[in-house]
Amino acid sequence: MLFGAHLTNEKDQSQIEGQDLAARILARMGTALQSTDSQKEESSSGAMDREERARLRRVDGLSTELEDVSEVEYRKIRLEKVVLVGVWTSGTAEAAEVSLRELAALAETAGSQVLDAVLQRRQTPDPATYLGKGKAHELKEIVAACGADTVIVDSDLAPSQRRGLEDVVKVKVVDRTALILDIFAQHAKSREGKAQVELAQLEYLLPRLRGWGESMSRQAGGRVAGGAGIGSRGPGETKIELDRRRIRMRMAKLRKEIEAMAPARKTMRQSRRTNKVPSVAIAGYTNAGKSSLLNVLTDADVMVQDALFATLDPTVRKAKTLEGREYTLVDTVGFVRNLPHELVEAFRSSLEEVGEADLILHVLDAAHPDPEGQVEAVKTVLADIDGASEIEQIIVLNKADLAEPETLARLRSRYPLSVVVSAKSQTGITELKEMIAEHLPTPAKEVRVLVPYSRGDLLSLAHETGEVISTEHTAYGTKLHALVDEHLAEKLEHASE
Ligand SMILES: Nc1nc2c(ncn2[C@@H]2O[C@H](COP(=O)(O)OP(=O)(O)OP(=O)(O)O)[C@@H](O)[C@H]2O)c(=O)[nH]1
Ligand SMILES: [Mg+2]
Repeated sequence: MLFGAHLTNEKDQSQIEGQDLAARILARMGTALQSTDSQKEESSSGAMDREERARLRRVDGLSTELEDVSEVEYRKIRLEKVVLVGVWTSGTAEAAEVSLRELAALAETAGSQVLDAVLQRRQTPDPATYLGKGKAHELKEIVAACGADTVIVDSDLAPSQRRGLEDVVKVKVVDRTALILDIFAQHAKSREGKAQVELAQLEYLLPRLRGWGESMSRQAGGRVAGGAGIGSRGPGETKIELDRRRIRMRMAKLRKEIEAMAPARKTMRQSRRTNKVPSVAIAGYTNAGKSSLLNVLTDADVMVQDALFATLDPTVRKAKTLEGREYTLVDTVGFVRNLPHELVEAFRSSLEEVGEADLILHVLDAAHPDPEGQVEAVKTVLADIDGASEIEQIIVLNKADLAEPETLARLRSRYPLSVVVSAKSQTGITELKEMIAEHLPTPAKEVRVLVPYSRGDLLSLAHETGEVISTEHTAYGTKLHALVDEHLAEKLEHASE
């Protein structure tokens, strides 16, 4: 096997730790997936889905898949044999590695096979080739030796950097954003989700248009499009301009479509609001266990997968507090470090669900090696969504069955408004439910009424939508002391007259 050893340092070439590095990265230790890796065999649907996916996607010999988007080559990342590259500029060696392992998990989620991983210590990435010149040439050799056809870089690359590196290593170079976009493209199911992803992809593609064409013509030449590569067609300025215009038109169309879909969502939200049903949004890092928690809290059957970005469409479910008060629970798309801003933009309408919630359940994988880092990443995305940062957050420390007790203790003291749960073994769920009930907005109106026995419906409404302080059965009906919304208060008062 060619699982090489490559931890390179500009000044010090003598690090031999590399052997372990590649092995650890390939084992995906410490990725978002890592904590649940061991339960692969037993966990039913997630494991099966992943196998299924691998079986469908792994096609040997089909190394480069090209798709024509407005006659512009847009490359998908699935099916490839890849080498990962990271530049470690600051922080600890461990953090750099965790980041590269996450990249490995993302690459596998996209359906590619990770062959090797390289990490270089540098002050800043090289403006021309990302890695230093010498290292870029070493990378070329590694790529050739293990027969990889793609290099995935653990940062965002400027179009010129990507081209520069491609020119040296002679295979396709893809950055982290493109990889995440590809995963989203594979997972999008709803019409809205698909439109949102396509919009994000086009937005990413637009400034890179020329880059794709040029480097493809240089290194892939005849291989592309059965001998009539873009090089042989000669992409003149005119063609690129034409493509750009087409892409912009397509983007405008997509934006309109997404906008047209938004009102439906808005009305739904509106009706929830006028009915004063409080809403709770579940947010958190990808694979933290958001969908599992939704299932536990609502007896729903939302797809749970040990894969990154399993959920892309917001799912709304009804839930009830222990006292019977109703609220809605929204499952959302997972977050990741440096979520491409193109995606945040495109998914804004879905993310608004989070911004308009009364309460956020911020789910955290407490068994992850860097849970605090995940919290920060999630907060960064939330800061980008209107209104979201002002909403109260309960930090749900999930996967308690796997987490170290010390980690749980550390997280508990760091996040005062937190609760330890396991969606898997269903521990802590009652505490979580109590906490949710406590933090739901209280309906404003206090009523003391006598509800006739014939209006049992109003009484149950008070239980479902309000906060019942006391009830007492009398000869004439039920004496009710409660906090309810204005609408119900009016009805109750009317009925008790
Ligand atoms: N051991 C353990 N595993 C859990 C727990 N909660 C969730 N998982 C597992 O973690 C994996 C991810 O769970 P999901 O609920 O799909 O996570 P998610 O946050 O919705 O993920 P995305 O939608 O992909 O962002 C699955 O394999 C679950 O079975 C838990 O409390 N303990
Ligand atoms: Mg999910």
